[in-house]
Amino acid sequence: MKVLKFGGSSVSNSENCKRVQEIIKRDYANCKQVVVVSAFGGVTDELERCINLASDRNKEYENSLFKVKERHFQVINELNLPAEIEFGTSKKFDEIAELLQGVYLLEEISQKVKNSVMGSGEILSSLIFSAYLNQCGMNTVLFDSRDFIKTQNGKGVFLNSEQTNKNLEAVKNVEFQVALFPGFIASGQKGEMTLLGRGGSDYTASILAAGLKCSELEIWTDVSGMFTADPRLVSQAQPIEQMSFQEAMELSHFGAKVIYPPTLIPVLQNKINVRIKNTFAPDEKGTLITSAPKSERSIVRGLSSINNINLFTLSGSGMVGISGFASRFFTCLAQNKINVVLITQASSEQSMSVGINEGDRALAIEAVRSEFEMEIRMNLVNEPAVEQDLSIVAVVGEDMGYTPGISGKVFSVLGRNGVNIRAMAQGGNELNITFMVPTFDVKKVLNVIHEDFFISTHKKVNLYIAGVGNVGGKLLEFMKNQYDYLLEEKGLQLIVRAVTNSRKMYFAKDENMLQDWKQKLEEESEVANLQEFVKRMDQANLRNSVFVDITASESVSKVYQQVLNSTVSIVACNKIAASSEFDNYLRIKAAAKKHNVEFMFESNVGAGLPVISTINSLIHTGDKIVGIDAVVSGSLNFIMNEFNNGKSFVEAVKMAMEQGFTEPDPKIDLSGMDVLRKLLILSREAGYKLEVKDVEHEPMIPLSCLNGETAADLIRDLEAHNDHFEAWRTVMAEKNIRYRYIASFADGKANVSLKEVTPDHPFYDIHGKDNVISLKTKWYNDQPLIIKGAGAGAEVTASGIFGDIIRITSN
Ligand SMILES: NC(=O)C1=CN([C@@H]2O[C@H](COP(=O)(O)OP(=O)(O)OC[C@H]3O[C@@H](n4cnc5c(N)ncnc54)[C@H](OP(=O)(O)O)[C@@H]3O)[C@@H](O)[C@H]2O)C=CC1
Ligand SMILES: N[C@@H](CC=O)C(=O)O
Repeated sequence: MKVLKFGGSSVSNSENCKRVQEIIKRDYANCKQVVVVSAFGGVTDELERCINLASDRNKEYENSLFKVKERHFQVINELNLPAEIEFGTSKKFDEIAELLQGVYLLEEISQKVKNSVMGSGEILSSLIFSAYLNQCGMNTVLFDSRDFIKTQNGKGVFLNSEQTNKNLEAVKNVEFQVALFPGFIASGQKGEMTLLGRGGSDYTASILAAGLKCSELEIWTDVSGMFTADPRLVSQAQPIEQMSFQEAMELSHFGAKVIYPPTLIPVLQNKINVRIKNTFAPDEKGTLITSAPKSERSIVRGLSSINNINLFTLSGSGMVGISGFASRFFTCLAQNKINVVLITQASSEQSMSVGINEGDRALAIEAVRSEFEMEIRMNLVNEPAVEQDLSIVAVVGEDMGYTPGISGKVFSVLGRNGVNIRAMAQGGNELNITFMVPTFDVKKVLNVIHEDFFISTHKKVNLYIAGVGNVGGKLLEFMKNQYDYLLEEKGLQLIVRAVTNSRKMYFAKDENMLQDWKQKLEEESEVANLQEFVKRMDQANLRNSVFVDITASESVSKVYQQVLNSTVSIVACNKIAASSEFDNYLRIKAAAKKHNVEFMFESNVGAGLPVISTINSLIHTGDKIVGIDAVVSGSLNFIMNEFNNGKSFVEAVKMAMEQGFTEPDPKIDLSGMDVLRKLLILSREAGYKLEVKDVEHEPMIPLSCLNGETAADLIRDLEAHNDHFEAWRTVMAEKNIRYRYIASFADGKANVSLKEVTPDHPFYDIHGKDNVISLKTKWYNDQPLIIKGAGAGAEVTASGIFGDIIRITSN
């Protein structure tokens, strides 16, 4: 024999009653079933409203009751139930109306009347549903729970389990295939109706399962079991296949509202398995709650959270070493019926903090103030401090016990995502790790822990992109092409949340704009506003967020501090920040470190070549960079190669511009400024403190060519200086040399200038837009370490940026 309990949502209308009947039919021939039903969804609340209206002498209660009655009759009619059920139902509503009229006249509600009215929903639903099952040909007997389930009064209403179990013996003598019991209701010592409280119908089912020694209790609800986290907050949450009673109670206590923990006690004591099933998806496995659940692949069984929590702190130097403070504190809270959901005390004994519900805040302050009035007056104890807008998160799993590293992992992933933990506690049985965080962060917290502990199908990477020109456009194209591969192979889901250029910006509502960013930016955008962009990104507070700077804009580089303060990582190909004043470069790096996020700029030098990462890796492993010689301008190298091949200088410059090798402002390349910035970045990464003024710098072209405003001005001026460049051709031929624009650093001296190289020089043959970076180090002394390859162009640069994004988010 097994017990099936159907909640209000499962029997909220005739359609659902039919579903429930189908579920009962599945095992009808195989085993006897005890079915417990709640009132039709929402009816108990409506009945309670009617009582309150009546006691306020508000005639509206009649209307409300009429609507409840109509709902029941609609179900009776739709199910074509016999006239006697209509009659029984009508009679019950007359009784309720009579009770409510009494309340209306007396303006008073006795507990007895309240119970009788509120328990009527289950009496009605069980009457209707048992008739329906019989009509469907099922041998169904309707029992009145009040005849069996007995309560006794104490401080509240308690189950008299001895008497209840004795009464239930009688059920075994009755011939039935389905026994139907109304949930929630019971009777007291004098036979008066009593109610089993919150989660009452689950409790009825659990009491019956224990008393009738059933093999299993099935709780049918509107979700497919207990989930690894609330699916409304964590889209990747999955039903938990099996869990222990303790885990179920712990998760339910901390907000997973599938069951009400005390209702499990009778089944727990009798080792009866509980299965949570979904009435609306009956073939799904659901969750089995059992004493010895099989281990899941994750050591954590589930996560849950409760909002509207306050952190209430009592502190003061007068508390140290004096016994009795804690006892007075907790007694005072208990006497005022203030539920404490978390307790922490620092070992210095200077403070004690508890988590309480927001609704208890005022009462707690008043009660504790009055309890410690004298100590507060004598400055031994401070005024109670309360912090609002917090939530409690619980990480639950029996297997966490005695497994080192779990809390370390939880807290480090939160640290990486910039979440500040306000208080924490871990039960001695290590069944749960509980902590308080700002409510603003809860969704992020649940998601990052979920991603780290459960076999998540994927990790979401939230991208905010500034700059969608030559390189930015290519990056978005690459990401679109690699979307499926990264999702399937690396479990990374790239989500573009927002995009801006200097004119327009678009913030996705909830969609991923990777596919149609161009159209969105064209058709649905708003006027670009960088501050607003960063503000909205901060407000979205999404985990694994990355701000990608693919502009050449100084104003964008100026928002980095703000971005990092929002615990969002930065990937930049914009070189301005890393080559700005040394102190600013350090400040940005320090902010990233402080907020546990990344600032990555591999594409600043050599585009997609692994230059910065190589320097970092040498330094980390104990090497020292002693000298740098480099051709780090793809465009200048390309221009010189084209020039050597016979093109005029200006033609070569135009080609470099057309092919996207130059900066948005090509003067930055031709002046040597781009190379200077790169040398600063390389030497800084190599551990040297260098400023722009410390670099000897000769522009590649005459200064007079650099005075114009626009690219067209530059072209015009270069044409005017054609003779100057043609003279190079003559010198190169005569001396059998080539000109290369070289950045070098040695003995603390940095230089950027056009140099002559002979055919035996490693920089003589550098093809196309290639870069060569030659690093002389302690370990690479005789033969420098050489990194060589394409150093400009949208593709290689986009691949360098993409690489940084993947490195950050794969951590
Ligand atoms: N090209 C290459 O080979 C390499 C380039 N880089 C770096 O890549 C960056 C981009 O280069 P590239 O794509 O060629 O340049 P583009 O001119 O093609 O694109 C620049 C983008 O930045 C946008 N932008 C400019 N100012 C702002 C602002 N204040 N706020 C928001 N968006 C802004 C532009 O918008 P709008 O269109 O409205 O002006 C445009 O979308 C540069 O920093 C460059 O140094 C690095 C390595 C190699
Ligand atoms: N304009 C730059 C592009 C890469 O930084 C160059 O020419 O190298």
